[in-house]
Amino acid sequence: MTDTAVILLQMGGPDSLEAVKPFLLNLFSDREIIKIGPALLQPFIARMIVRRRAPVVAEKYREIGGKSPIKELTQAQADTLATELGMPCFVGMRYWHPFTRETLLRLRHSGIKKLVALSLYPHYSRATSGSSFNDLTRCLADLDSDFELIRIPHFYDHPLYIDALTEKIEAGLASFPDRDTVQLLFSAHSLPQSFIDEGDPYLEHIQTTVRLVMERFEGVQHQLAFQSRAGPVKWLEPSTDDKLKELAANGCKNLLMVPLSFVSDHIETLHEIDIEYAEEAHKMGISDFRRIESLNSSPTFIRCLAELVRTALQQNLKSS
Ligand SMILES: C=CC1=C(C)c2cc3[nH]c(cc4nc(cc5[nH]c(cc1n2)c(C)c5CCC(=O)O)C(CCC(=O)O)=C4C)c(C)c3C=C
Ligand SMILES: [Fe+2]
Ligand SMILES: [Fe+2]
Repeated sequence: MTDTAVILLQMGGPDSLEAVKPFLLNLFSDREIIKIGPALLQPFIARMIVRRRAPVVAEKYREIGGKSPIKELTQAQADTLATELGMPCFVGMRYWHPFTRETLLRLRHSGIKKLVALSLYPHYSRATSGSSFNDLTRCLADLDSDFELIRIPHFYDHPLYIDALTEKIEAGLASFPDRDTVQLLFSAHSLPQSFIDEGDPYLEHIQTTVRLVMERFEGVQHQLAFQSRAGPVKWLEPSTDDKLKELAANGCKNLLMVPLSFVSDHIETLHEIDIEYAEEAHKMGISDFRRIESLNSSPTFIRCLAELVRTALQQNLKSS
């Protein structure tokens, strides 16, 4: 029995329509992802925001099957990775079950001594990976756990991650009748500009991924834009909405969307891109609008995760 295990950190998503409200409340109560007013007032303001937002968001989850698929897809990634590594792999979510705390409780008397925490956000941000790692550290302290912790905070430039994206883009391009006419639109999750101004590396990580991928697609036209704003501050620009308008105005007919920042399907691929942007794009004259498949349990992507874990463990051995 190995004394080492992996915990995959992810955002989590509602696993039923009833879960939408408490999931959103957990998210809007986290001052690492969003600061609303003074700390003492945040729980009240969060409740007000969620009361308004929940019905709209619940309708979107209803249209994609009544829940987020993120729990099942992340569990499948963990199971496939466990087989690849020959080591137990667990899932720890930030805003919905299985919460990181619940997973750590399960591991308490398991004989596991070393825990590799791998954030499934490829690009580091304080709002996402930062919040997940801080949550993990707090839970370990609360539960008085003494695991040796090894962190893997990002993998935006890992050659196998770039390979995995390249494979999906190749397949996407090959699905068009004439691939030479296709434009790529990389769509990353947006982030308030203030994070970047305060030194968050997220934007630089995203730009590096795009550059490394495009080294494999010389001559293919591409753009980068940012989707899924969630509040009235200044977010990263250009927005995916605006970029679609600009592309349509310039005569683009065939478009392949390449969502970044997520490694599995969830509301922002299945609803925002596949339903909302697809409808807008068609109305604007982009007649062939497609999206690459999400990485989910792509064999190359799982090999990437396995390599990240092996390398982190080797480095840990060397430094101890
Ligand atoms: C409130 C501010 C938000 C910031 C900042 C933010 C950044 C951010 N989020 C992801 C990845 C995901 N976000 C998801 C859902 C989601 N995100 C926010 C808010 C912020 N995200 C909300 C309110 C929601 C819920 C849906 C909605 O109300 O629109 C998810 C999906 C979960 C699921 O359905 O499975 C992911 C994944 C990244 C990568 C990121 C910044 C780098
Ligand atoms: Fe988000
Ligand atoms: Fe979002």
